[in-house]
Amino acid sequence: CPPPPRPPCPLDLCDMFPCGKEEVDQAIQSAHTAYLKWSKMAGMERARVMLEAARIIRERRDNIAKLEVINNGKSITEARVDIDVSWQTLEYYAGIAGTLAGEHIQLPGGSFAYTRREALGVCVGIGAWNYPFQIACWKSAPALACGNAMVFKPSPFTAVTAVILAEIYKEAGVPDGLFNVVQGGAETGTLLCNHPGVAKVSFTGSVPTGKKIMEMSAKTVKQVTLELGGKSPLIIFKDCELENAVRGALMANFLTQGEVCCNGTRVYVQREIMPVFLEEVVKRTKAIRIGDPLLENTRMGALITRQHLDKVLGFVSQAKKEGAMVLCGGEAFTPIEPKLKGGYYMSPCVLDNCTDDMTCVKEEIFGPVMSVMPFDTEEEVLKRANNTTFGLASGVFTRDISRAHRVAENLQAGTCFINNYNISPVEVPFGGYKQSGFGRENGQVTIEYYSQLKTVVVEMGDVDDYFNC
Ligand SMILES: NC(=O)c1ccc[n+]([C@@H]2O[C@H](COP(=O)([O-])OP(=O)(O)OC[C@H]3O[C@@H](n4cnc5c(N)ncnc54)[C@H](O)[C@@H]3O)[C@@H](O)[C@H]2O)c1
Ligand SMILES: C[N+](C)(C)CCCC=O
Repeated sequence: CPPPPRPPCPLDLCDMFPCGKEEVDQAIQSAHTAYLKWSKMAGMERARVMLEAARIIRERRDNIAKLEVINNGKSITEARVDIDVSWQTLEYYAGIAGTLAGEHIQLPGGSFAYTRREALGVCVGIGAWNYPFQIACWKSAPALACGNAMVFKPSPFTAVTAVILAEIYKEAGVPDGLFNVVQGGAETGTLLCNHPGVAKVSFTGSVPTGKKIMEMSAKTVKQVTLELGGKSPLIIFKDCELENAVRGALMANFLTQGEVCCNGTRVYVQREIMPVFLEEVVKRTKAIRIGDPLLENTRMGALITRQHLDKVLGFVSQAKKEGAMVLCGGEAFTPIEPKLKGGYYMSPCVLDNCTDDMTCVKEEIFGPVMSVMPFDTEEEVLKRANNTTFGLASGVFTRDISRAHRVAENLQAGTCFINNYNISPVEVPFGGYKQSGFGRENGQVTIEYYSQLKTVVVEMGDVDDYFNC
């Protein structure tokens, strides 16, 4: 039922109504019909359609990026990167679609077996609000390449751009219903995860919701991919190239207003370089241009909601109470432009004097707050870095090549960045260890998470007369 009418708000993009059982059933039914057709097409035929969708996204890049800014609040320069990554994802998996193949296994007497890589059926994608269009592409591109259909539910905070993607897929020639978008929050998500017609759920979001998704999916043994939260360590050794380490620390903390799952928010700096590191990092953080995210020179836009802004500011207050020192930022920010008043802006924050037991060091803040801590030895910092239930990403800055690879090997995380941070091209698998989830997105390996292997055994001789000897 549509909610009762309310006065229009100038900031609203549109009204979306949550889908109930009837709409969810329809979406899954029509996706199933489309899947029956799509999965029988040759990989090369699917690739052609996906390449056309990639072409359309590329052509409309600036418009989609602008919509994503209004959708999410991130800066236009970042949104353009997200859209570029999105069409690249479609191109990459289109390339793989035509190469999907099984194995031939020779058996005695001329018999043989072969394997077929087959689609799963209707897959559900459930997205978070920080990378709305990109998440929809990271999930749908490998799903469609393998011959599946997808019903995608974006976060209700960023409902718009997944619909644009659905329109583009349709325009590119996918069968009707192959990529359906359903709107809504937890209730709609629950209907999707409990639905017996769904073969797989790929989820991006918080750890608590991920656990619920897994529980619901268990009832009908659906396959699950979980891309969850993090509290990743970034380790900066005294032999690093300092300029790069400082830039890396900013990349690790302040993209998309700090609302990034893999952010390296626990910054461990070797004691000898702490003063010079802090001086540089604070200087650069203070210089970040906050404001209208549609302007070319803005580097930090608005957080997702008032409630989330208050939560992030609450983490800063708590950090101060627990003994951390605010070196810069951590306050609500009001841009000068009158039209931006009431926006959910805050100044990016660097916290010093942090210890491993503080709330700001243990919990995912999902905002522009960097916690900095000193360390002395490699052994010590590895132990501290791994002392978390999360395991999404990690980073190390050093000029010592042996140390870099040794640290990468010993960090318990799905990704380790050496001498950079938050670089994730589509060719490279992305996903978590520990409670940051399982399964992977991007890279060739993701094909395994959107397909199943059938073995066909072929007898070329006679069947043994085993029971009549
Ligand atoms: N690992 C990754 O790739 C990745 C990427 C982006 C965000 N994240 C994580 O996402 C979190 C922030 O996103 P969020 O606030 O949207 O997360 P969230 O868990 O609140 O919501 C994520 C999605 O799940 C839906 N949902 C909520 N309850 C549900 C339920 N009971 N059943 C089914 N669906 C339900 C929401 O409507 C939304 O679409 C952070 O923890 C962040 O680290 C992870
Ligand atoms: C593209 N990044 C920056 C690696 C973010 C991936 C998605 C996590 O929130």
